Amino acid sequence: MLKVKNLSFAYGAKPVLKNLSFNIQKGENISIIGASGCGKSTLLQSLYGLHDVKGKIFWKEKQLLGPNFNLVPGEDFMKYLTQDFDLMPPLTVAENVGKHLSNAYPRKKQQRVNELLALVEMKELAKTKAKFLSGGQQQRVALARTLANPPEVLLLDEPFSHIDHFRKNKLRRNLFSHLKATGTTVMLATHDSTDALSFADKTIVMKAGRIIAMGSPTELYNNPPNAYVASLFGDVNELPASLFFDDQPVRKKVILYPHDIHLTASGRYQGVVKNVFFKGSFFLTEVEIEGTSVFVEHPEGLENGKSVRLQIEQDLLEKRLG
Ligand SMILES: Nc1ncnc2c1ncn2[C@@H]1O[C@H](COP(=O)(O)OP(=O)(O)OP(=O)(O)O)[C@@H](O)[C@H]1O
Repeated sequence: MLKVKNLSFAYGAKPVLKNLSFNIQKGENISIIGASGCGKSTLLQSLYGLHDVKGKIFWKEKQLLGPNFNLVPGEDFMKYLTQDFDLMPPLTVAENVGKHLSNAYPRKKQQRVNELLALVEMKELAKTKAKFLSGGQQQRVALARTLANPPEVLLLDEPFSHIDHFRKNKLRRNLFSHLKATGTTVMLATHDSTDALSFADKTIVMKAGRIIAMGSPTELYNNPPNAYVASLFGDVNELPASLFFDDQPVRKKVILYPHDIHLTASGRYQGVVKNVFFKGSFFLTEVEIEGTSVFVEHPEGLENGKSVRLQIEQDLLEKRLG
């Protein structure tokens, strides 16, 4: 188990991690989400031992210590994939991936390199020098190299940030099922809600150096504690409760996703279409009700200025009342 207790860290006088505590079970996939600058990368770096932190970090029974205690940061059982890929430009893709593998059994080494290149779909470029690769290709090679000697704990900082959408979806399905099958504990800092929703066992939500929520993706998505958390998963409405409840003040809010709201002829709330954005499988439709913009998913593109009626389930309104 990875245990983090009262972890704090400051860059000089600037506090960046503020008293974080959490436990992670072996083999869990944890995503860390939060606005840019909230401290996700600094948390991964601290776990890897790159900072001298306040507080304690344990993996199983072993306390993990920072650079004041370890001349060479990092632990054998842990790998950290940073946002710089750190490949050797004159070496080929295969040489980069196999760089830290033993040369004692060349055939075994070759086999392992092939396996990893297949996982990240880079077999065709095995003999290409790293200096000729695109950003996304470099990122896939760096990912494969990180897995060459399988770590017990894998820290990934935005591992798919340079990879196109089509390839990214397949790559993360392959990668995360490989990591589950090998029982690897994963902590992944990400801005991509799919990493958190579809692949994480738990999600840690950070804001300004603190953990403000932690839970399963379904818990957090269905019961977001506030609009900040909900907004990390996609578009969200934070609406004055007074729009829906006679006895609630304006300062109270209701959090609703656009798909929670339906445009139907018998809807309870009257509004006017202000803007329509095509999203592929639906139209994100901005409707104004009593001077407030509400974003709604609708299957058809409506004209601006059209009068519409909105329907929202009463139970949901009560559940999402902040
Ligand atoms: N080497 C550094 N020296 C001083 N301040 C730093 C350093 N690295 C990061 N910071 C600051 O620490 C804070 C947290 O940065 P960090 O990179 O951990 O955030 P993040 O959540 O990973 O951001 P992003 O999502 O943009 O990658 C930011 O305010 C950043 O400006």
